[in-house]
Amino acid sequence: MILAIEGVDGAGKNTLTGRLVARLTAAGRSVATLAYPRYATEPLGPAVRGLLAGDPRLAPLAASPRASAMMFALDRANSRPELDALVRTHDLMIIDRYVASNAAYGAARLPATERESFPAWIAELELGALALPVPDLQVLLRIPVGTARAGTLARAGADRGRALDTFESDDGLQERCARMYEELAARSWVSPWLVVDRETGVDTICEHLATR
Ligand SMILES: Cc1cn([C@H]2C[C@H](O)[C@@H](COP(=O)(O)O)O2)c(=O)[nH]c1=O
Repeated sequence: MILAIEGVDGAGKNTLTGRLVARLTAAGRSVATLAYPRYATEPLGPAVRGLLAGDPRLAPLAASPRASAMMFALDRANSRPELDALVRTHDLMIIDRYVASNAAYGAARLPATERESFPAWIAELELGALALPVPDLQVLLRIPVGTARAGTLARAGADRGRALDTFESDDGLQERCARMYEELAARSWVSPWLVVDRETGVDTICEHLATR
């Protein structure tokens, strides 16, 4: 089973994933994790990092929401052998950001007229043409954008003063992205969604998994 954790930058997806893994492992389930983008994996990880960091050589790519989304999608497509093997050998595969990140952020970067049709384009590209597996459950970690912003700043500070990337530093993008996530969850985009908060997220997810 594939469970994808989604949310705006600084929402706390990494912390939620860690707690979830600890709880489920203690309950005897075999759990694997992956996180996208895979910054450390050639050939696309470093390019995605450069794109987000504002590398001038990648500016024409970064300026296009569709070209940027294609980079994230190809990074995932390249991970297929690893992803498939982990899914095959574990009860549960938890993925920190998956295809819905591309749908939400890409749509949030586009003019309003192109926003509505963008998630369908991502689904066709990633789940259709690139044949990535459909997640069984998508979890939206909902948090006020202001609180998420504090999380992003704290994380950047802890990482020896790393500058915020171009997506993290764009408050308008984060607001639009939060709205896109709400829409995707409300219409069960590509599979069922569960909306959780930081405090009760682990309990809510475990209760949900127990009913499946
Ligand atoms: C995985 C992924 C991330 N993103 C964005 C969300 C984040 O702002 C940024 C980096 O993700 P991260 O902060 O989780 O490392 O990339 C996409 O736009 N599409 C994707 O498919």
